[in-house]
Amino acid sequence: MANQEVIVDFNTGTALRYPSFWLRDHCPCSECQHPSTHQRQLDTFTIDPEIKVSSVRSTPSGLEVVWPNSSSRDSSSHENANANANTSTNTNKTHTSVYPWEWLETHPPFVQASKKTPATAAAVQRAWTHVAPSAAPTNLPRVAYSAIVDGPDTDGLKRFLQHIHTYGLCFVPGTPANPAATQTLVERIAHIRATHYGGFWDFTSEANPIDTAYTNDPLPPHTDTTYFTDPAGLQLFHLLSHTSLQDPSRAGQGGESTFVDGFAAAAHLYHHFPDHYRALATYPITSAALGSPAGAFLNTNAALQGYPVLNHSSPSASRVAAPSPATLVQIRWNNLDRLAPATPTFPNHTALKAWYAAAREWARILESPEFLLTVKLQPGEPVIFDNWRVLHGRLAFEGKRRVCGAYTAMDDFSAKCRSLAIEV
Ligand SMILES: C[N+](C)(C)CCCC[C@H](N)C(=O)O
Ligand SMILES: O=C(O)CCC(=O)C(=O)O
Repeated sequence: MANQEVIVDFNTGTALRYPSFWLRDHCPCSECQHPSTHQRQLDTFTIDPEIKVSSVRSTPSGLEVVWPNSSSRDSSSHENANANANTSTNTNKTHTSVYPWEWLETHPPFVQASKKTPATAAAVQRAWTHVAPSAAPTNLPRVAYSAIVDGPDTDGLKRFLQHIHTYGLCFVPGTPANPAATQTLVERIAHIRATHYGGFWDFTSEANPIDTAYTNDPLPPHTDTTYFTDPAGLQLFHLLSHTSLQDPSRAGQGGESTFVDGFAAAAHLYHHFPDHYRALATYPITSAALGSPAGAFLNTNAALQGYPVLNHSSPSASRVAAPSPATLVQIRWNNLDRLAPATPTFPNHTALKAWYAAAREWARILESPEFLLTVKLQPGEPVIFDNWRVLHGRLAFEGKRRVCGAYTAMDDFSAKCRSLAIEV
């Protein structure tokens, strides 16, 4: 013990430091932590800020710490504090905490990572780049509708979710080519995320569109809802029909879908143009649903300045490590929806020029044959993809083209994965 810290040597070459106050605040006993909800019952702010351990002992199950008496109160007694000012639990008895060794070693409070701290990068995700157009989507991940929806067990659903997490997209052959079956498929994962576009959508090109998606124009690779604090997590498209206007018995022309693994494209940018990667990871941009029915310029970003194109998880190590593909968790890119920000975002002309140079290279990479996957969707084979990772777009088309689909929230997808023991 040294200056209010407990130092534990794990005989692995690692000695980790635990401030006494931090240890007391994380006591796992059933008095300090609710036995079934595991929520903190201990009122952190009744712990003596200068608390010191009375004694520590190494035991087979973990580090045992004895605390001095009156070292804390539980939140319930804290709430009654006014009622009986002098009454509080633990006043006259010491408190003992036992911290399991595994927990201690995997929860270091300070940045020096213990050898057992889980990798900061998201679970391994396999990046895909160019796929021979002739082969797509046969060699892209697919799980049959019946295995997902009708399966007697969850094996098909688990494969479906695992593919979405690992590859960022999955095709679903054998889906009845109708909105109801498509909605059932989405709801096997999570409830549909409603937006200003509605809940489950079924759309074609139309006059007075509120978004270029409702035209027959080409759309460059982009992610959706970049103007939300929490962009849509998954997006599903099911092309129900595409016929010629002149002769409905003939197929319509064009309208191929495009997809890019944004994580693979970002890794390419990082390795070949590190300055561009840093610019897209640093400067926030703002965007809006410019024609939304909810009132033009719909932007609900919590951050006034918006968010960078490349967004990273912020493990404690990130204070020392620059953003890199290892901690990239979300891509926000829709150059059609980008706005001149109401709140200045660039410190100077140099930074603004650097951002545009980076965006130019990023847009070039996304459209390059190495990264752009072009697939003509078919009725009966919808595709679902991770809208935080996979960019999507569309080639121009002629004729009447009907697509249905929906969004889900990313947290709902992740929660479903975890409920099925899929590591995300
Ligand atoms: C709803 N549906 C997918 C058909 C159209 C959505 C348009 C999304 C628009 N590009 C944006 O990022 O807001
Ligand atoms: O029509 C399509 O295939 C894609 C439309 C699109 O990109 C979108 O809705 O964001």
